[in-house]
Amino acid sequence: MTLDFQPAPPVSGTDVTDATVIFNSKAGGSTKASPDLLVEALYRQGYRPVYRATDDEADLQTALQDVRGTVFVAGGDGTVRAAALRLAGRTEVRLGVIPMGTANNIGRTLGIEGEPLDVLASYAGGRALPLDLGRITAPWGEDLFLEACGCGAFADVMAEYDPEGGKSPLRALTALTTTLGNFTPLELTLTLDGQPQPEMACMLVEVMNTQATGPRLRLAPSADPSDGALNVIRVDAGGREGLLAYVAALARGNFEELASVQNDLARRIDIPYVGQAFHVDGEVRPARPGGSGVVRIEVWAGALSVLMPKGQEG
Ligand SMILES: Nc1ncnc2c1ncn2[C@@H]1O[C@H](COP(=O)(O)OP(=O)(O)OP(=O)(O)O)[C@@H](O)[C@H]1O
Repeated sequence: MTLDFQPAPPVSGTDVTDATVIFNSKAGGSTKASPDLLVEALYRQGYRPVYRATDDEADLQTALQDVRGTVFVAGGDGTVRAAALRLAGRTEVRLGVIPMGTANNIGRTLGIEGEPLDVLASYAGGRALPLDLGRITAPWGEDLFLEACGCGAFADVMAEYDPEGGKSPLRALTALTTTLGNFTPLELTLTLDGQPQPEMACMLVEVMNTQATGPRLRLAPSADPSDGALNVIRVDAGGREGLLAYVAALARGNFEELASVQNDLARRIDIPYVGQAFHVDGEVRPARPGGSGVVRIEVWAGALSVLMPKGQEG
């Protein structure tokens, strides 16, 4: 057999040619490729690919149980997250993201963009990088997140916003900015890496691993999901700016630079819990009036190995 490409070198101890393909036919961009096309392209790169069909998220548990080598996940952020959470801590397995969704926050943050077959081709000769996750211990239980977790205006929008009604970034932006205009701030004293911060009336607290979350809301353009830290984005109600300023900054990609926005890097974040709603990636942990306690968020540095396109591993 003639190889068009050399497969990306493996994490030590894995078989370079093992590959598993997960394909979410429900993802927004699923017509751009098919499992057969991806399998064929991987075979031509020298892999021994296996396609594992999944009808929903729950099927991933079995599909990923005994995987080795590289798992190529074709889908939107929900699909990548579902696979990533099941591969957490299994750093001998590489995750190869093939963005095929509407927002593709994870792919965009990693610089993995383009048509599925072009993305696959870009991985030839690429290497794996560590990818962090966020870990939550909260009064509602334990959670992991890949993109972001937070409370305030965006979590409240998520609680109200019906994603199945359409994932239009414009619709989400309108919902968020409208909520920012009317939201009653949360008076919160955060503790970052053990250091209590001055109390702030917060419109929004977002602990970000990726640069964007939800329908492509780029709240932390400087976030690096491989840096072993999380970006804590807070919008101070005291310096609340006009709605247009927030919309323009999100569009321009400089949200962190607004005067009312504070961005801190931390590895452990304690947020007082007063029963407010939180979101964990695209899931909502609804408000529990009367609730109390602390929501602790910690970075799980290098929880995953993610395959990067050649030349982008730095
Ligand atoms: N492996 C899978 N196979 C089938 N369905 C899946 C799989 N993983 C996740 N799903 C479900 O498919 C739905 C849509 O997935 P996803 O969010 O990836 O696509 P999208 O909505 O197009 O993307 P984005 O989140 O980027 O806008 C989600 O409800 C998710 O639970």
